[in-house]
Amino acid sequence: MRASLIQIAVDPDESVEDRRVRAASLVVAQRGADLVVLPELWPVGAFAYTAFEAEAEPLEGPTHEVMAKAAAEAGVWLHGGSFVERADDGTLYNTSLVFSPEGERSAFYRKIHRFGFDQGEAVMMGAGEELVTVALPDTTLGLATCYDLRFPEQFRGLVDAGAETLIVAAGWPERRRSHWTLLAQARAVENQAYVLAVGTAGTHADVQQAGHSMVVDPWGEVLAQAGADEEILTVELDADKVRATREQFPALKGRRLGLAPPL
Ligand SMILES: O=C(O)CCC(=O)C(=O)O
Repeated sequence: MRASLIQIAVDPDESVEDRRVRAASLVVAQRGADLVVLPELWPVGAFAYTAFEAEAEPLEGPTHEVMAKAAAEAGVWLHGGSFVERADDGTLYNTSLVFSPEGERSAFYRKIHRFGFDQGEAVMMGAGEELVTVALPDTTLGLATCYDLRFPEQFRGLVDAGAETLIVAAGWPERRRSHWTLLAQARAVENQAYVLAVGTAGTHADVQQAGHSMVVDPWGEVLAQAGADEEILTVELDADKVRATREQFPALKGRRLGLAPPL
């Protein structure tokens, strides 16, 4: 299974509309891949809080339309990254979209852990409440977005729901790049799953992005890693490797749930 991770640059000198067109053409250029993944909030920028309201779209808005078409034109499974969704009740969400090679939406995922503590996304957006997996012919995807990477229980929940390939769409800042690489590897090792972690490049809202998108295999080996600039990583994944790793080193079966709390 061939996967392409598109580490697109988000820079303020490119309009959201132009970036949508460019992202779609980058997806179409991946024809021949099985799965293509874009990062978090690439239309507007993960830290462009002041633009969230103005750029919010309905679930089936312009980003949905452009990504659906690109998936069909490329004939690939597409994780179209995330965008600012305005739900029917007015709440904003950081929402990811997955499309089939026919351009049908297979799933959407609203980011569960909002970043920013008492500002930004954490106060401007609603929190997703549902774990989301997507069954592909060769593997099952488990979806996560950026800050979610810090919460291992979300990934365990995805694994319990059958996930074998964990997608982390991110807009991770450069200043915490060491956490990004460490946690992406940790999530792969502890869950014995592929991790496809795709971030953005460039600088927006004065926040330099880390880039360094990564593909980590179920043994924790980094199969590919991008640099800081816009780049596309293309990697061959072997879906059987997840099954084989879990069989040969069955640590997931050693979990002890429901332990008594300390007295
Ligand atoms: O957890 C981090 O250090 C970065 C998280 C983040 O930037 C986000 O979720 O948008």
